[in-house]
Amino acid sequence: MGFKHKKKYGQNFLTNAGQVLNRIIEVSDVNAKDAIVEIGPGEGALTELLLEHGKKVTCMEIDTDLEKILRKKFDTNPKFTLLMGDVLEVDFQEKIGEPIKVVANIPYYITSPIIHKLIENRNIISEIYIMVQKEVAQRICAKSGSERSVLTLSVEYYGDAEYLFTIPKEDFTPVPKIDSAFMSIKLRADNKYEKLVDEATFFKYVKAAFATKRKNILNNLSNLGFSKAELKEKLAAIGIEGNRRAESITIDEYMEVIRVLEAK
Ligand SMILES: C[S@@+](CC[C@H](N)C(=O)[O-])C[C@H]1O[C@@H](n2cnc3c(N)ncnc32)[C@H](O)[C@@H]1O
Repeated sequence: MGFKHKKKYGQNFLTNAGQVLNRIIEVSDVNAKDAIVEIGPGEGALTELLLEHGKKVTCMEIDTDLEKILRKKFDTNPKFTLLMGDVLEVDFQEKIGEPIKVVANIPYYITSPIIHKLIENRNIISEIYIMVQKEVAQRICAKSGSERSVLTLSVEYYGDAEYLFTIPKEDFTPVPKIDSAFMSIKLRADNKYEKLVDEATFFKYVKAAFATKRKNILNNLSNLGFSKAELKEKLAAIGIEGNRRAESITIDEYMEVIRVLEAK
């Protein structure tokens, strides 16, 4: 009997229709120098290619029913390590502890927690290549327009996100309701935004700016305790109209907004 897919673990496995697995290897530039982490190997369709092209592959899988299948396929390969358990509970520093690239078709029900966990471990992760829901990839990678959100900026603060390609839902088994996309996040080696504004201050302003979608930046930022007159004057000084919406403001402009508003 074949494997019974579990909805609760977001199990939609790639069938490699349209050669999607080869495209993943190609765009992620998986090569003999790469130590790779794969979150959610499933039955190992992508794992097989990662092992072929990479230096070593550490897989993290929660479903104990998949352990036997994965071990049977790959345990004799010295490049392969399997960590059974919840990826969100894994201590990357202790279990991995060396520079890695993440390449994975992740479980979508925990997309944001996974991205945040990977960003938290940016001292050992330089590049993240993941498959996510198409709409989520569009939001994270949006350079302008109404798709931009707190999520977009919370990734942009740490790295450059890029939408790589779309994968139709028919390329999975079972076939899900939505299409997917493969995207990358290249984490900033220079920490340029972290050096300008610390994390807590950045998120305080960005969350305030997006607090009420239909309100403009002047009204939203006034919730931080600034008078509208003061805001208008300080925003004008850096060439930002108070009637702009949060999603139209670039991260570099946020840096400027925060600089003038934090100045004593
Ligand atoms: C979308 S499937 C991808 C499977 C495989 N990589 C493929 O592309 O065919 C997601 C995988 O993540 C696993 N998974 C779900 N929740 C997890 C968690 N919290 N920690 C680790 N793995 C998890 C699922 O069991 C499943 O194998």
